[in-house]
Amino acid sequence: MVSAEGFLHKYLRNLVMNLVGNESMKQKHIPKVEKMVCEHLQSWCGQASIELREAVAKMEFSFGAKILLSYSESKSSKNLKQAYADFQHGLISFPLNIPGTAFWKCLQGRRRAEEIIKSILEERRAAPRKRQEKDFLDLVIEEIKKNGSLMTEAIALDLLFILVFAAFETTSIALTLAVKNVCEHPKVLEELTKEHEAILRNRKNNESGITWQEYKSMTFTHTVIHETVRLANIVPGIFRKVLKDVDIKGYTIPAGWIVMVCPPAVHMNPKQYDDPFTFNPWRWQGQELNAGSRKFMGFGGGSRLCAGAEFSKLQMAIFLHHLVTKYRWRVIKGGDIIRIPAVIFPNGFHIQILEKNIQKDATTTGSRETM
Ligand code: HEM
Repeated sequence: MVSAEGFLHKYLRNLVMNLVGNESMKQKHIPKVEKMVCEHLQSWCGQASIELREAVAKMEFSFGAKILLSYSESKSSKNLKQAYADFQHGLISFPLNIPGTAFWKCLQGRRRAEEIIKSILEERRAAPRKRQEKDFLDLVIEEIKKNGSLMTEAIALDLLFILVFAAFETTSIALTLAVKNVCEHPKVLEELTKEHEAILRNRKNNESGITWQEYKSMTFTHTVIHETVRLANIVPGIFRKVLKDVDIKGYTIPAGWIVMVCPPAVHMNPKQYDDPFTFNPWRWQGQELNAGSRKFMGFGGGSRLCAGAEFSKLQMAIFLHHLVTKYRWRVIKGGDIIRIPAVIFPNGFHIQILEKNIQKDATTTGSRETM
């Protein structure tokens, strides 16, 4: 999809928007995301330490792989997540394809992931499901069967491969960084908690889950997410093909060239942002938070703007809602990030999560605590 052009790109984008567009989020995803978040937070709560980056990646992966392929790691003998981990590790690396290099591992990971997805696709085509709710794979197979459809098995595999990756990797980095930022800025936590407790107070039925209106009303949360994505620069380069010669300040960029746009150059520019290295969600207050603009490119921009931007924000907002209303947490260790240039946490980000009403553990003195 990333390299598709023209009509094919529009067609694939529409398919993806059916899965993660506003209507699907309103109708289908909110309760599912909420269930996933509640179950995971509950299972982490009370453990001595949780490595949040990996835990959130596992959560996002199992959720993404489920809505896309109905793939469940516990029920499958094939380790799709590991194949993606190998792919991700060498994604931006020196292209030296010999055994042992990061690039070689990346290609091997991609090949293994594609083989697993291909076998799932073939199994499903041979034995279509009848009773279960349709997943994205069912829709893709219906498209392949249609007369004159643009969808082929090769395009389907490519699309499914990239979507599984997009669905878990970026959001899990952003979510981990959001929690880290909130940890390090007590005033942000205070404001966030106020916003989410007010949502609970104003709810008519205490048993009901988050509604679309409530999600839309989380204005401060949206600024926290936006500011996290600005500073995170998760995708350090966005590529565009030059379609015709472009003259800029006396230089010509010839048609056919590939240009790399570098979002961090904008996001960290003091001419664009006051004190650009500081995490300050209030800088966005009162502004329309467009997913893509000349000033903000965390989700890219234009006709190729990230198709999952809203979906990923929804997941982060729901996670933060439950985290700040039900739990308190403290940092055990880690949290440093390095860029290779992908964002990684070399020592993880280890935290302990406890229910809010449980007495503070006496051993917490001196640690960074949120409550
Ligand atoms: C914090 C989370 C995310 C970040 C920072 C992010 C970032 C990006 C960026 C920078 C691009 C390139 C845009 C461009 O070329 O202008 C992109 C494209 C894309 N993303 Fe995301 N993404 C995130 C989450 C997701 C999720 C959850 C999904 C899917 C469920 C997704 C699906 C896609 C797709 C399909 C494209 C290709 C769009 C196209 O070519 O039309 N992304 N994303």
